[in-house]
Amino acid sequence: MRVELDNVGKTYDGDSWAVRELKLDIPSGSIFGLIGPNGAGKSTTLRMMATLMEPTEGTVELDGNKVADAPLEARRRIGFLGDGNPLYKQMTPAEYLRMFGQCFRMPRAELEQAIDDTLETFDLTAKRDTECGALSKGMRQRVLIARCLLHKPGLLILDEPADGLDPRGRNDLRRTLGRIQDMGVTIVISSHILRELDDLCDQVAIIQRGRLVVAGPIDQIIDSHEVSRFVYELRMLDEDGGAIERAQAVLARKRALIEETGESEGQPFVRIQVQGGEGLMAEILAELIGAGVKVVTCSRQRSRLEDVYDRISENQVN
Ligand SMILES: Nc1ncnc2c1ncn2[C@@H]1O[C@H](COP(=O)(O)OP(=O)(O)OP(=O)(O)O)[C@@H](O)[C@H]1O
Repeated sequence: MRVELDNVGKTYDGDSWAVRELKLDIPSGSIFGLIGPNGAGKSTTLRMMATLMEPTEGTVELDGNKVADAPLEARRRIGFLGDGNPLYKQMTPAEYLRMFGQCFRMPRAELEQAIDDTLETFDLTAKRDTECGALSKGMRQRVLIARCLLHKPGLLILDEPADGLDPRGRNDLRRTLGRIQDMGVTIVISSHILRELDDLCDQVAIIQRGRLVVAGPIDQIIDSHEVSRFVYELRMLDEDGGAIERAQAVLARKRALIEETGESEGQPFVRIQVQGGEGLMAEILAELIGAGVKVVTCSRQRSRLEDVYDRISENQVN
């Protein structure tokens, strides 16, 4: 399901805006991350997307249909998990799913089949009759997500699903989201921690103070903000113990900023920032070799989304 937000805004008090002029185009079948600090407007945006809250201005469209025209119909095609969802500890996963299926008024036979299928999809069949209170955190989260998919929605919205998960729980979540994506469901997730999302999502949007800062595929965002910043890591042989010093002397003459020097797997390395593109890097390499520095590898280091976020935020402040 494709999701489009056109100039969406929300004010709770008629004075300040929680979200303003938000334009998003979320492709069908993608895993889309909404990133921003606390209070940026993520939950407000997700609730409007899920038809749980009406925008003060602008429109939300699902597959080209305005949700405001038929919100209940749209809601049937959406699975939504807000933050801080409780699981009833005494209920088993099967009972919990049955309760939600009944809320969606699924016919009994269809519901029982959906429960079996869903437990199977989420590797919970062996735990179907175990009380939720006795499940691991990762499993409990799988039950919560599973109940959002019982009625086979085309869009799954998860508010801060990685919050509080340990690395194992995060791996679990990544696998779960991958399976849901394979089912053709579009997934929108939020987080205030960038690192939580950059390896889970195909595309992201960063919002601050209710406004969009940047959106798109992660690689494109990184590329578009990395035009004049090239970071390289040089590894070298160090037969006489003076390789780093010789390299530093050359780099000082060139426009190269040393970010870090050190040793990795028994070889010295230096990480440098070059303000001049690949031509300058080629010149530096030639000089290093001319000065007797035995460079064995020279690799370009791509920025992470986190670096871009830091840069964008600084620019905004400046
Ligand atoms: N029900 C509400 N009534 C009044 N103001 C609200 C309400 N919900 C959110 N806000 C305000 O709207 C702004 C955006 O809040 P929102 O919860 O959407 O942000 P968020 O990015 O999800 O933050 P967090 O990560 O802390 O949940 C904040 O200033 C918040 O105080």
